[in-house]
Amino acid sequence: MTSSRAALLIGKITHSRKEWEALGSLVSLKEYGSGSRTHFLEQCQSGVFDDVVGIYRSNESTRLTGPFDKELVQALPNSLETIAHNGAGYDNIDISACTERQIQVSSTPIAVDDSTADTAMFLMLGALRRVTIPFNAIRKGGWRGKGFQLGHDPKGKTLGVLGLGGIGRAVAQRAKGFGMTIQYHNRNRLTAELEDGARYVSFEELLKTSDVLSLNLALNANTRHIISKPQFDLMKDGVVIVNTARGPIIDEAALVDALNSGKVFSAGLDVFEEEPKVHPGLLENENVVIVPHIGTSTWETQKGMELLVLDNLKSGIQGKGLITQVPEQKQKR
Ligand SMILES: NC(=O)c1ccc[n+]([C@@H]2O[C@H](COP(=O)([O-])OP(=O)(O)OC[C@H]3O[C@@H](n4cnc5c(N)ncnc54)[C@H](O)[C@@H]3O)[C@@H](O)[C@H]2O)c1
Repeated sequence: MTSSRAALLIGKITHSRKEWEALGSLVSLKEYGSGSRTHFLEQCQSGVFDDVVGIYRSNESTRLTGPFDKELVQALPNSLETIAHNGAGYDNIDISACTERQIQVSSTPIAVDDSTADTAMFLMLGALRRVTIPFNAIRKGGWRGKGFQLGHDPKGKTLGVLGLGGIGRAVAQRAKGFGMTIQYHNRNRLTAELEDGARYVSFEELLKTSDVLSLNLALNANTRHIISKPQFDLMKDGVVIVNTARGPIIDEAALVDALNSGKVFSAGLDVFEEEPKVHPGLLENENVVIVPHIGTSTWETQKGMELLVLDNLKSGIQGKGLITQVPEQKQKR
């Protein structure tokens, strides 16, 4: 069936092609599977997307078109009403520019909570055990390795969560199972139900009193380098840092210094300031446990994210609003 309204997929859908094709009963389907930013902007100008009311912005999109910054958002067709983005973080989309143009944007929170929290626990346990030396040594025939040391138990330690949102709460829930006490800081205190026993403390107290600090807040202009030298200086000696949020939340150079000085016992990192580049000071330091941004890399979670994007897109196309619209736009309502 053809329609004068269309949905545009930028990049790929891997696990939910059938569900994408089913959208064809509502609108015609277009795909932008390869190209470049310049080519995409030319396509926008040429008018081939002039019937597009909804965009499915896949994980691949940034590689193809670059960020959805002001320039790109302004070039999008006038018909566009909805951008359904596949990812919990949406720092690669200029939300204000979208709001100005009355384009509603959704992301994929909730669907990512479990697998990202599992990754945080994996990194936290690995960092507490300083697992990198024995992990690398056994494969090289070196058994536990030169420099192997005892680690620490999570039990009895205080976990500080900066940003007790969906993922932060899933980390807290898991950490309680390991015998940790939970405290957190958000801009505003949560309800008792959402706190679920976690203690609300100021940012400064969180830094001063946590044994392990888990970063679980979104990246924006206010949170870039929210953890830098002055914040490391306030922390307990021997603190463990876990970052599964976004690399630029930590000033990486300051983290390298804090690791080298022994202020930080170890760090577990899934995200980096300039991915896919990793600061050499982190690569060289065996007290760092690193994985290459694999927080949501499971079959179950990838499928769940794709389905949530499609549900948002469908709901937007049908004029029913978005299921998981980004909070900045909800507050404007
Ligand atoms: N490693 C990965 O693969 C991966 C996967 C999913 C999400 N993420 C990242 O994790 C982040 C958190 O995801 P989420 O779904 O839990 O988001 P969320 O919106 O549910 O939670 C973020 C929390 O941070 C709090 N917050 C924001 N600014 C703050 C500040 N300045 N100080 C203190 N608290 C602040 C918010 O109030 C909120 O409670 C995402 O923005 C994304 O960048 C990474």
